[in-house]
Amino acid sequence: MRYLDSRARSADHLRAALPLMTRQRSALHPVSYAVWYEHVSGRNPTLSRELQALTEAGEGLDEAQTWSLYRRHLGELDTGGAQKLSEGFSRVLDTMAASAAQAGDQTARFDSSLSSWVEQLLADPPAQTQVEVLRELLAGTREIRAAMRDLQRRLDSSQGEIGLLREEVQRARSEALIDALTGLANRRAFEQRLNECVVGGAGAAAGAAAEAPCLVLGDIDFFKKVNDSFGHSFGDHVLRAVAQTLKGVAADAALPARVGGEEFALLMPRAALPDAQKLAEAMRQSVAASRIRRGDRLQSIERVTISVGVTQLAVGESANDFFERADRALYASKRSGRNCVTVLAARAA
Ligand SMILES: Nc1nc2c(ncn2[C@@H]2O[C@H](COP(=O)(O)OP(=O)(O)OP(=O)(O)O)[C@@H](O)[C@H]2O)c(=O)[nH]1
Repeated sequence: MRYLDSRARSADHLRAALPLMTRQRSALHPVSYAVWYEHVSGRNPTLSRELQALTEAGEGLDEAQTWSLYRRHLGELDTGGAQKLSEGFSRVLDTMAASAAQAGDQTARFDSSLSSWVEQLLADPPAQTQVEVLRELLAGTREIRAAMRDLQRRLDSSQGEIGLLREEVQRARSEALIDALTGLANRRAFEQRLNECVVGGAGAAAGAAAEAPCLVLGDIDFFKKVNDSFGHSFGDHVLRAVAQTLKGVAADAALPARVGGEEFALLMPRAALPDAQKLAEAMRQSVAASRIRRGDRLQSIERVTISVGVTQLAVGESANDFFERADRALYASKRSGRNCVTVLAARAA
């Protein structure tokens, strides 16, 4: 087990890591946490040196760099381990919140006891011989009460800080399933959903009219040319625009996901193959009809098109075989000249 830090120390690392991650615009997910945690813990100087070199130019640490650091320096910690680390952070936050709340309650109780003692003394003056002692006691009490108010203020602000950290961890959890560039489900979320669909649809009847999970895969045509001609950031803009189009086409019928660089999927949990083909055709046409503008220029670029493959889950088939057939259908569309849809039924595969 690699992470044996005490809760107090983990909390310190967490406090140090999150603001750095936010400043470097790092995606908040378990792998990214693991890299930054390792860095702030100071136990991996080689990783820290590389990370500092990468972020020196102020460009932030992108996803590919994060994964590369993770693979090369933390390879033995699998994503399950990283997930546990992120869950551990959550537990640390819970403990910190509970301790701060308890300390706050105790402080408030002691403060109110002091107040009532002072009031009693003032209401019922003691014998002359004790007056000097009591004056000193009262002066000391005032100091203690001021210190307690200060402590209470600091506890309140720690509670606020803990609340913010907790929100960040929550956000990290949901971002682990969302593609940062397009806002669609990412490959991980897609694979989870695909496996659920395959398990749920395992007993589905075969045949074109029967309903079973269907998969539509689309890949932007000649995307390298878009990047080469107009730059990588315009390429990103195109990916976001295609993702928006897919969201509109999918509506409630399918889960839209980004499953690769310029590869997208629409996963239909239950559909007849001809209906999936219709959705695929709608997706192809919508992308081909869209016009993507460059910055403030009014002219649109060459139109963007996608090649599409469609298939339906066969009885007893694995998620892997299902996905691979959709991929074969997609590449048949590429071979047929692109900007078209190919349907590959399980029987014909
Ligand atoms: N801008 C941008 N480009 C990306 C991203 N991910 C992958 N790419 C680029 O996508 C391009 C894919 O190129 P290829 O696989 O050669 O395919 P293609 O040019 O689309 O050609 P066909 O698929 O055969 O039609 C490569 O240039 C990658 O660098 C990304 O997140 N942003």
